[in-house]
Order: sequence, then C-alpha cells, then structure tokens
Amino acid sequence: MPVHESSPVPTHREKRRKKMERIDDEIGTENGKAETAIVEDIDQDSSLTPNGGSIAGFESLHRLLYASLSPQVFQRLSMTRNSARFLVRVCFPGISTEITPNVLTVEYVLYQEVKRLLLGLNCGRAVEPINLPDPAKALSAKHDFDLQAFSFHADKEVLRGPQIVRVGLIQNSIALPTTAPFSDQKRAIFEKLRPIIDAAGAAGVNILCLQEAWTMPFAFCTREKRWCEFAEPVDGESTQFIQDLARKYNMVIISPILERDVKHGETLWNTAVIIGNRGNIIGKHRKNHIPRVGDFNESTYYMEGNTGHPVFETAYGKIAVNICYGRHHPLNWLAFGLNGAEIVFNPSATVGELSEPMWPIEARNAAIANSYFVASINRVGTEIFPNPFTSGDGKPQHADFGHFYGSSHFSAPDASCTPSLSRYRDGLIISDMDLNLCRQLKDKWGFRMTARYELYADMLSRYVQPDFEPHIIADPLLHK
Ligand SMILES: NC(=O)NCCC(=O)O
Repeated sequence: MPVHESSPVPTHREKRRKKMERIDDEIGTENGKAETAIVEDIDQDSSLTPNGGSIAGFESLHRLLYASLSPQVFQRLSMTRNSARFLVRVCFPGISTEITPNVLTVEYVLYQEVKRLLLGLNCGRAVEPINLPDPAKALSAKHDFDLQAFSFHADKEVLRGPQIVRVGLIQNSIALPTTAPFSDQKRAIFEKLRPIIDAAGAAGVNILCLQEAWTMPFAFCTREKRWCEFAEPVDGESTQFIQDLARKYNMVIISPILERDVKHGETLWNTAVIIGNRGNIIGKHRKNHIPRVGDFNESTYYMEGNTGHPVFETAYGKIAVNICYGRHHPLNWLAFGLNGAEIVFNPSATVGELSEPMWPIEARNAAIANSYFVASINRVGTEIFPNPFTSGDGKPQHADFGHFYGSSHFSAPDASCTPSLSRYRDGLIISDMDLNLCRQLKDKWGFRMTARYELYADMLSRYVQPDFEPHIIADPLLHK
C-alpha cells in the first residue's frame, strides 16, 4: 500500500515543455518565452496531469477557468487564423475551432468578467502576473514545482514613495512514507525544500513563509505520541537549516514547527519561528486556537499559544502569523491588525472535505476587514499513517486525513487576490506588494476608524463574566 501521494509522473514536466516548444515553433511568438509562460499557465491537457487532487484534470480552479473560457493568448499574439487553429487544437481541444474575431472577443470578455468577480481588481486592473528570473524558472522545471508570480500595486502618493516587498510562500507534500525512520523523513523534507527556497532566493524574495509543521507529516490525526519526537526547540535543527538560507539570501523566513519548550517541562507548542534576513531569530508566535474538528486531534499534542498577537518589525515590513485554524477566528485576525501588521501569514494544513469552500473566503475577508495583506499556505498530498485511527465523527477507521489541497495564494486589502497554486503539486507563489495599499484602504473605507471598538470592548468584557446574560428582547406576543 502506498503511504504517501507523490508528485506527478516523472515525464509530466518534460512532455509539457516539449508541447510548449512545439507551440513556440509553430506560431512564432513575438515575445517568445514570455508568451510561452502564458500558454503554460493555461495548460489543461488532462492526459499530462495526474488525477490525484486535480479538479477534473486541472491543477487549480483558475487554470480550469482560464483554459475553458479564455482565448486571451490568441489576442495577445495577434496570430494568423491557422496558428490560432493549431493553438486551439493543442490547448483547448474542447472548444469550437471556428476562429472568428467575434468568437474571440466574446470569450475574452466572458473570461475577464469571471476573473474580475472571482479575483477582484487591484487599482482598477486585474492582478498582474510577473516574469521571474531564469534561474528560478529552471529550478521549478528541474524539481517539478509549480511557480507563479504576481504583483499588487498601490496608487502613487505624493509624500511617500512606494514600499514594495517581494513575498514568497512554499507548499509541499512530505518526501518519504510516514513509515520511514523519523530522521530520514525530516532530512528528506529539508532536501526537498532546499531547491524551492533556492528558487525564492534566485527570484529575490524578501520574506518567505513555509507551511504549518513543515518538518513532519501532519500526524496529529493519529493521537499516537511517538510523533512528538519531531518536536524541536526554537533554536533546533530546522531553525539552523533555515537560518543558513536566510543569511544566504538576505531573506526573512517564517518557519512553522512543532516546538518543544525544554525550559517549561518539555511542553509542546505549534510555533512559527521568525528568522531575520541576517539569520537571527527575531521571535516566535504560538498558535492561538487549536482545532477540535474532524480528524484534527491536535489538542492531544500541544497547548493553546501564550504569545498573544505579536507583530514582528522586519527589514521588509511588519508581519504576523495566524497559524491555520486561527483563520476561523475574526478576533484573532483583528488583534494582529490592531498591533499594526501589514502582512499576516496563515501557514496551514487542511483538507478538501473539511474546509475547501471556506479557504478563499476567510483569507480574503480578513485582508479586507483589517486593511492588510494575507498570505495563505496549505500543504499538498495525502499522508497515510501506519495505524488506522478513528475520531469523534462516527466515520469508520481510516489511515489518512484526506487530501491536503494546496491552493496557496495572496489576498490584498482592496479585495483583490491572486490565483492559487496547484491543488496537488509542490509550489512557490511569489507576489510583489506595495505596502502603501494598507493605509490607502484605511483612508478609503475607514474600517478601522469606524469600528466602534468601545462597543465591543464593553460587550466582550460582559460576555466573559460567569453571570453574563444575553441581551434578548423577546416579542411579548411570542408565547401568547
Ligand atoms: N491545522 C489545523 O489547524 N487544521 C484545522 C482544520 C482547518 O482549520 O481547516
């Protein structure tokens, strides 16, 4: 029985590249590789993609929509009718091959409208994809991880220059079966991440965040205590590994781990270690809210965090970390905002059956309500454990959580967001963001200014009292 779901079949990337080269040869693009990147982005040939975790053969919802609705690439290339026919045959085998200017225009508008509603507009325009340096692209091709990059703009200001920061998020599956020796499993994840972090470095990323408990399988479904062996002190092995890379690339790195607090009786925490761009440990944040839902039996392992809602002032901006399940708590998001966060990272581990419809909504809502950027990361793949387990939900015993659906992405305070990374492949998503957008949105919508916190401070201070009475005014005719 397989114990973990691996990445796509080895020939996948190679076949796809060949296909793109063929398109380049046939249509003779003006911009060559840049246009290839666009075509690659819409690649939807299900024969080249694995089924596990895909959406009907597509890597993500956005790619499904793009491939199904958009002939945008034809317009950009202003190609001959024959070239367009060829592209249709290769990239969009399902759609009409009657290429007329009208058909193209209608479908283009349709796609743009769907995209506007799904992803919003940033400063009145669609969020722009950006081109990355070749070494980053080469690492993505060699190690077969999804690589996407975008840019959020802000309006030009008279008295302040732009504050542009380049942010990266990494999602990944585990590297070895959960039955392998623990030290091998951890080492293999380190080695899997190294080229992805190198790609972030090559792309000039300033702040990088890894996924929740990235050093280990997400074994907290099992309730077995042996997985506690993956826990490390804040200055342990994984931090040292990351510190070297932070120094090498002058990059702030957020490293979420299972923490062993040796000085406090070996207490375990779910902790994000914040490593500065000089390789120093700036601080840590411990997960505030622990799930008790489905197979997420995490309360068996670690305690609710005791670090509050710190914001870390780094060389590149004020950042905070809201770990996974904390994203369901609006007050948790709020507290990071009240402390002045400009970017809040949400490293997660969650599965399709449980939370996928919530995933894009909660992050985007938090970004809007708190006038900051949100960076959402989820692991990928299905992790199968040696011993079956049950949880309190009446399901028969099983040996896995279900599929971790990746789909890492960024949300901006103006309600725009990027497309998501693959639903089943490792990936690095990068975005430039002008942090001026945070204040511009506060000025525009005034959410912070109009929030009437005193009303809620009073309400909450009464609510937490044991003798709290809900304020309910009953219809006097209700019981007559
Ligand atoms: N890791 C974690 O807190 N998962 C809980 C499930 C969810 O919040 O979607």
